[in-house]
Order: sequence, then structure tokens, then C-alpha cells
Amino acid sequence: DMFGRSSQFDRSLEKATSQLLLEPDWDSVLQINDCIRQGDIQPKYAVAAIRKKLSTDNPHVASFSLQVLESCVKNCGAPIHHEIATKEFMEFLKDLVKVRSDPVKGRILELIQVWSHAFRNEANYKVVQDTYNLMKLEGYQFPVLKESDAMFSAEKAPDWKDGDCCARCRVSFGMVQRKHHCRNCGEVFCSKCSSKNSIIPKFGIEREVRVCEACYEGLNKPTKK
Ligand SMILES: O=P(O)(O)O[C@@H]1[C@H](O)[C@H](OP(=O)(O)O)[C@@H](O)[C@H](O)[C@H]1O
Ligand SMILES: [Zn+2]
Ligand SMILES: [Zn+2]
Repeated sequence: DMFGRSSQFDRSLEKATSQLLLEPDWDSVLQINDCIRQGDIQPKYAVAAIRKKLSTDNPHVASFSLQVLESCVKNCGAPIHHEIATKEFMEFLKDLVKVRSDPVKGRILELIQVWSHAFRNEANYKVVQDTYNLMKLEGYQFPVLKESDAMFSAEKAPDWKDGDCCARCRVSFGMVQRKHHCRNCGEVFCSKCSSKNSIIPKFGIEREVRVCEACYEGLNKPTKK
């Protein structure tokens, strides 16, 4: 039942942020991600619970809580991004930086910087970049952005849609006319309308994958002069 699975979240969060841990309990962290992705738990509740853990004075618990937060932002997509990319949450993190010492302080600065980079094209999450820029102006020392961190992309590839005919030319699918999916828009196409490949950096797809005609144009049109 709903309650049972959400208490699963609570149990995993307790385990993942226990002060007795000597290293991250990744199983529990991934369990937390699954709970959120499966909708067992409301993102708002999840972020509030993690935030409470973050507010502890115990540096171990705070560090493990930051790892849970980082993992949720990386792996649970827009519902979590929507909860952390708010003025209120960014102010909370900024206030935490003022009262924490390293390694917790440095870790929070790192996260604000990585998220600012990851959300650089996301108008809805502009408050993250604004917070980062403001803190730089106020003299906070941010660590060098690691290339690997920069690979974290804010957007997730869309789920594949189904259909009994091609989304572009409307030909019906059958034994001969097979279905194919465009990795950029997730729509279903015949082979002729999805015969091209492209990388899709915004989804972190760095190898050539099948895309439809329209998405191929959109992804490869010459940059506006
Ligand atoms: O090979 P089939 O039996 O037609 O199965 C299709 C292929 O696996 C397609 O892969 P592709 O998009 O990489 O072509 C996939 O997009 C479709 O959903 C499947 O129905
Ligand atoms: Zn077609
Ligand atoms: Zn497409």
C-alpha cells in the first residue's frame, strides 16, 4: 500500500544517512531514487525529509544527506528539480553554507555550481544560476567544476510512445512495416521516417542513436549565425 512503500522511503533514508556509516550505503540511496521515480513518495515530501537530515549538526549525517540529495537530483529528473530549483530551497542551502565548515560546506558549494551548470539552459530553474552567480559576487570560493560533474544533464530522454501508425507519414504498422522509436521525441515511426542517427547531448546521449526526420533537422540545423 501507499503508506507501506513510503515508509520504505523513510527506512532507506534513515539507513542512507546513519551516523554509524563509514561509507555511503548506495543500495539505500538507489532504493530512495526508485521510491521517488515509482511515485511511492511525493517529491515534495522526499525533499523535505532530506532537507531535515541536512539540517543536522552531525557532519557525517550531513555529508551522507548531501549524497542522497545529489543522487535524487541526478536520477529522479524534473519532479525533484522542480523542488530544489526554488528561491526558498536555494536560500536554505546558502544559509547552510554560512554555518557549516568543510567538507560539508565545500560539498554544498560544489552542488550549487554543478546544478547551475546542468540547468544553464533551463529557464524554469534560473534561480539556481542566479544563486550561484550571486554567491560568487559575494566572494564564496567555488571548487573547479569537474568535467565528469558537468556531464550531468538536467533533461531526461522522453518515454517512448506507442501507436499503430507512423507519427510522420501515417503508414500502418504490421508484420512487414515495423515500428521504430525516435530517441529525441519518443514518437513511433516507420523505417523511412526514422532512418537517420544523431547524438543528443542534452540527454547525455553521446553516441549516434535513431531519430526521426524532424528531430534530425532540429538537432543538426546549422547554429543561428
Ligand atoms: O524489431 P521489432 O520487432 O520491430 O521491434 C521494434 C524495434 O525494437 C525498435 O527498435 P529501433 O527503434 O531501435 O528500431 C523499437 O523502437 C520498437 O518499439 C520495436 O517494436
Ligand atoms: Zn513514416
Ligand atoms: Zn523525433
